[in-house]
Amino acid sequence: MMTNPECIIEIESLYTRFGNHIVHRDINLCVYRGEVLTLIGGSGSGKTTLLRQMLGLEEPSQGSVKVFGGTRSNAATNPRRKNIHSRSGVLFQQGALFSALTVFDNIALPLRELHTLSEDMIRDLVMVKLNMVAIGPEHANKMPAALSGGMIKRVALARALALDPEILFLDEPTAGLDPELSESFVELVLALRSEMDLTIVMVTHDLDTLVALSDRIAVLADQQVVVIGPLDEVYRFPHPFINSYFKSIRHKIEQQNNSEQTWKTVPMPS
Ligand SMILES: Nc1ncnc2c1ncn2[C@@H]1O[C@H](COP(=O)(O)OP(=O)(O)OP(=O)(O)O)[C@@H](O)[C@H]1O
Repeated sequence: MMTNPECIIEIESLYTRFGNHIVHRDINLCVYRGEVLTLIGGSGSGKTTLLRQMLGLEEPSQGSVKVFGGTRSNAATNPRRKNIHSRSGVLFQQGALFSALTVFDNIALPLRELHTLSEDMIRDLVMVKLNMVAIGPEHANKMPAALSGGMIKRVALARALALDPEILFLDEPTAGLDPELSESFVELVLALRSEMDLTIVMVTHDLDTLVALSDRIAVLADQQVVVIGPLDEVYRFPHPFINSYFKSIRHKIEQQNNSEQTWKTVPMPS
């Protein structure tokens, strides 16, 4: 008998207001353990804000965000919050790496913050993570400025995975990468996902990335999640944003199961 999948993140009756501006109105959402859930929506629809709320970096105006069954909202003094923090990794679109630190020190940072590991152990763990993201040890002492865009993303991913998180948050993971680099980054995420049993929550504007990675897609529009489900269901849902978003690739979605089609990124409708 199938058991109900576990909600590793559970959002209930969530409202977000900035002054008179309502961004989210009664959002209810469950992120299942082991899935890749992608948030899409027009500019200003509240994707990043929702991601930051799941990370505990912002509080909703009303409602709750439960991660691993507990709320993040109990301030930095709460050891439970610290525990949640160390069980999540995040790859931010901007400022992926500390520019004044070497590749090695960037990845070592979250490990050193634990204050429980010896430098020998940290060195071994950093090297394992570099290997996981296919960066050779010869790059460990380089500064971020000496790396290509693709390598920066990989090192940032290694840092996000430093503590072996259960949940990985990806904010525009392939933004700024050319299609080839983007594709190899997506392949890397897919490989690591099964290797590490990750649950992934992602925000992306890139259709290639969306199609390649997502198990389910949640569409934010009209301050709500208007639909959530697999691509096949979501792209058919009658909503102006969805019609416009998937318009240029609708025929490709229909061929998807039988082809190795290369997807093209289309501009986001506003
Ligand atoms: N700290 C804040 N103070 C006031 N308004 C904010 C704040 N943070 C976000 N907003 C507003 O909330 C709305 C949602 O912003 P958010 O960045 O979450 O949207 P988004 O869907 O991620 O947009 P984009 O795709 O353009 O990145 C926007 O109108 C934004 O201006």
